[in-house]
Amino acid sequence: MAEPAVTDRPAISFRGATRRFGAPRRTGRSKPAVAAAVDGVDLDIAAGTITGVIGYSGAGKSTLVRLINGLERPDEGQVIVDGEDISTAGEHELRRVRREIGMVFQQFNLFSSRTVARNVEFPLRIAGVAKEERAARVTELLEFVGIADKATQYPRALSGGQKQRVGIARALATSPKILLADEATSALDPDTTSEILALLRRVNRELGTTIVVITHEMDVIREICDRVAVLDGGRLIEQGDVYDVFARPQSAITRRLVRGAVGDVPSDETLVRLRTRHEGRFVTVAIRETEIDADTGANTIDVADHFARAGVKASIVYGGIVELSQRPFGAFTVALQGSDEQIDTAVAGLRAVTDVIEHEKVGA
Ligand SMILES: Nc1ncnc2c1ncn2[C@@H]1O[C@H](COP(=O)(O)OP(=O)(O)OP(=O)(O)O)[C@@H](O)[C@H]1O
Repeated sequence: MAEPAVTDRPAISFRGATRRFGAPRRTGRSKPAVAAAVDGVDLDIAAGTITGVIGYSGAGKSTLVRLINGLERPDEGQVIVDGEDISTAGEHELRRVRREIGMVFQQFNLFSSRTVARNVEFPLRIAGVAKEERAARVTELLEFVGIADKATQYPRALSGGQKQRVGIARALATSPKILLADEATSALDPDTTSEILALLRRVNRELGTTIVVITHEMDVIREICDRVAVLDGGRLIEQGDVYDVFARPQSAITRRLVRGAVGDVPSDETLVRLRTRHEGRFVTVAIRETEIDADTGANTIDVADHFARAGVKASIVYGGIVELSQRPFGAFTVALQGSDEQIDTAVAGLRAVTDVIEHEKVGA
């Protein structure tokens, strides 16, 4: 399949983009007091990346997507897609931009009365591609997404994951530069979700497609995204590399989302329960790839060694480590037994290399 060109120019740029509902558009009058669904968003989405847009329900994610494909236009600011300013583009230019955008939906949106092959062929017909070429392209696409054997089946005979593979094949039919996946895995079970996310990553890696993933699940961001943008109340409250945002969330909302995805720091209720079963001082140690580790190639912190050298007995009571952007990420909580001085020494040593949360002292 042809690879769309990867350039330095952002595939998508939001410049102070605002969309209000019920507001008159660009009248030049003073702004009406209507809450904005998307509010002054500045965001660059680099070509060839997978960017996740995350936020709770009503945060403005769908409106953001609709601004990208021109179904909505900004009331203020600009949205530039593939070099075209959506805020001022005419119908002809909008059609050109939309040809460069594929969409994947939560509910798949397949034609139930058409076979898998016909579903995938549909955008090629609309684009006026000749019959033989269409047939060859459909075969190629179905093989790429791993359902070549389902070509003559109808959607009702497929599982959710297979339906989404058809949805992805259809979205890729005309080789768009950009793929928008709006809650594409929200209707799927965890295993199927992982398979579909792996397929999206392959689309990005092998075809060079810029992918924007809209989700309310931080797990989705963790599994495939390079970059993440956090929306709340229409505002972009945080953006950056996935690892950095997970490791140093700046806002309470992002911290909540991260905690949901990693589950590494015990809640207050969990701590109370843990204390009924374990004695000593509780600390939670963050496991991150530190700069020192990156230099040496080692990517873990020798936590056990810090406790052993200080003569502290450490029992792991809670936590989890996952891989994030191919780097270790997580935290674990230990119940520490030893003198206050020994424990303080061990904690100070660890603090020099990573983040440590000291939960309030008990039993010491
Ligand atoms: N066509 C519309 N008319 C009026 N208000 C709208 C319209 N579309 C969205 N809104 C409002 O804009 C805000 C953002 O909605 P949006 O659907 O973009 O959020 P979301 O993050 O996609 O939410 P969800 O995850 O529930 O789909 C909400 O308060 C919503 O009610």
